[in-house]
Amino acid sequence: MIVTIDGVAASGKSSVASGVARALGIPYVSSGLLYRAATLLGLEAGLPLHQAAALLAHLQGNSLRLEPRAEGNRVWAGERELTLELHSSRVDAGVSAVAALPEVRAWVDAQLRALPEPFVAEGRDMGTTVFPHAEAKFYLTASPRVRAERRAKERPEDVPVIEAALTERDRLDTVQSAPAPDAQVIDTGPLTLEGVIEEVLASVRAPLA
Ligand SMILES: Nc1ncnc2c1ncn2[C@@H]1O[C@H](COP(=O)(O)OP(=O)(O)OP(=O)(O)O)[C@@H](O)[C@H]1O
Ligand SMILES: Nc1ccn([C@@H]2O[C@H](COP(=O)(O)O)[C@@H](O)[C@H]2O)c(=O)n1
Repeated sequence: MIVTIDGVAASGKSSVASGVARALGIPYVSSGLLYRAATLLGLEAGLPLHQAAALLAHLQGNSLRLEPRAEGNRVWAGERELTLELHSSRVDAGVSAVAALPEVRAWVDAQLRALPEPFVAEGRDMGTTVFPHAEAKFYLTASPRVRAERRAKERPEDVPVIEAALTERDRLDTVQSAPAPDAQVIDTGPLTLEGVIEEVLASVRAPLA
């Protein structure tokens, strides 16, 4: 079984995916972490982020690997763990350029499709491109202000600065961020995190009842 959870930046995808995965007793898979790790390694190596061939060779040379777990995904470059370095504002600012490269997208998609089922996959194009045959699909939204207020609890920047960065990332990610036609769209704005998780679980479990 594959459940996909897509949505705009900071809409709650990874928190919801983790909660749903824990309730179902399966891992979740954060596709965004692979794009973030590719960006971090590219920045550290001083590579121009639009040069796909050099970036891909660097990723492969560093044995980049995602470890999916229900409590939180981890990302490794060989023996070095990158996980805690992937949510900086610097990575946020560069990641959409890396994610726009078709060669990098194909590399990420291949990593994801090689993972053993079952899992919950979260990102932008999980329900459309990567796992179009998923059993259940969801798409999370919320206003930019609500998302920025939530994210401000995790970042040093002020709400307006965070809101501007989120809105810009949404714009740059537009191409790969359309909801699947068969996805259930959830506006998380008026809901608690637990409320969103319950709504997803109710839909996932309905066909099994
Ligand atoms: N329904 C909700 N109510 C309140 N807070 C929420 C809700 N959903 C998520 N949050 C909080 O919003 C923040 C962003 O959530 P999360 O990191 O899961 O989003 P994301 O979509 O995975 O982000 P990104 O796209 O940047 O990876 C977190 O602090 C999370 O706890
Ligand atoms: N399926 C995906 C997932 C992510 N991206 C790109 O990665 C960035 C970071 O993702 P988060 O989920 O951690 O926000 C995101 O802004 C996209 O540029 C993607 O293209 N496709």
